[in-house]
Amino acid sequence: MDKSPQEPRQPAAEEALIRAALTPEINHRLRSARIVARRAVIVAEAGDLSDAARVELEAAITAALIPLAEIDEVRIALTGERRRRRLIAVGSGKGGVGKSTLTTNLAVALARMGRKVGVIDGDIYGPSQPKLLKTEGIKPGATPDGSQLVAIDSPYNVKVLSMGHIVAPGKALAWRGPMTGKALTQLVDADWGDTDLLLIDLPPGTGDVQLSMLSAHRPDGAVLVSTPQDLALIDAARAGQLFEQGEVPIIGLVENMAGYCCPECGHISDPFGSGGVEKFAAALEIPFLGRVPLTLATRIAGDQGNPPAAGDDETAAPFRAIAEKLARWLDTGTV
Ligand SMILES: Nc1ncnc2c1ncn2[C@@H]1O[C@H](COP(=O)(O)OP(=O)(O)OP(=O)(O)O)[C@@H](O)[C@H]1O
Repeated sequence: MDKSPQEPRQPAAEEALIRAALTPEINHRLRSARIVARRAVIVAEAGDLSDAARVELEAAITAALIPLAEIDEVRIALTGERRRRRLIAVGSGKGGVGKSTLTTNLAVALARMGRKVGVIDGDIYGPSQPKLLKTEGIKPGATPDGSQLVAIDSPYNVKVLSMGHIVAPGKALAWRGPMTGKALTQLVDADWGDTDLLLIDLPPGTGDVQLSMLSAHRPDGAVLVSTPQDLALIDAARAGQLFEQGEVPIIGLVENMAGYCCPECGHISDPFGSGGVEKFAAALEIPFLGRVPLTLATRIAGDQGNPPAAGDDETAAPFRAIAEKLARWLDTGTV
């Protein structure tokens, strides 16, 4: 290739020359491009990229520009702080109201909408995400320097990490508060790749794990789940207070297990009452995010690690609708 000295170029012409050699994806990131004394000086936006992706981007720019006759050397500055990953907590006061099921299905629905999502199973004592996201028995790897766990890829385009992937079942039961806090930090600070949204499936209640999570990794917002029973609602209100004290905005309240549709006769009954959560949300001035009916299909799908939100039948629809509200909140700050 001829590398003989060239006539001085105008900045616009230099930029055009550089842009012509780069792919559209890289051009999209370019903030400035100059050639100074046969050296290309590139500024590119990389705030959303993982460390590995930043290295790849630099290599791709260099490989594209070095063959140009006008360029002997390439200098690249990548701008943008690594964008902070957004954390959304999914909580309930009472156990067994479907918090884990909701977390899994919101994550799957958001991934299908193009978001890069991960799930942290914060239920250190009773992890359920390995089963729900079909990753049971998989052990997470570690980064080459051994300092971080590497999140596991589930079959649903959602990354996941749970204590259930790390310790033998039942082992964490003997752990005390500080150990659970450390364990959760290990999960949050893992290598999540290009994931930019993490949903944390919190254990029920207002105990150590919730408190340590709020103080160490203040979530950007919280989704509360309740069944329509009064008792569950009272506990949901307590969980809401915990978030408010921790200055975590409550995104809204979801009603789960409302309206059981009998698969035999189609009759709809309301084993836990109906509409209670929506009224309750209105009274507390918390947005109501939607209602997920109690269906046998949802329960069976959960047990088999086939999240309903990965499909397109009527059991997927409520999760998709709630995920759309959550996505709107993430983008605009309002549902
Ligand atoms: N809408 C629903 N329809 C049918 N079954 C459901 C529904 N939501 C949750 N379940 C079932 O109820 C059980 C409890 O759900 P899940 O584990 O999601 O609740 P949780 O609030 O996370 O519980 P825990 O307090 O143990 O963390 C599971 O067997 C799940 O499959």
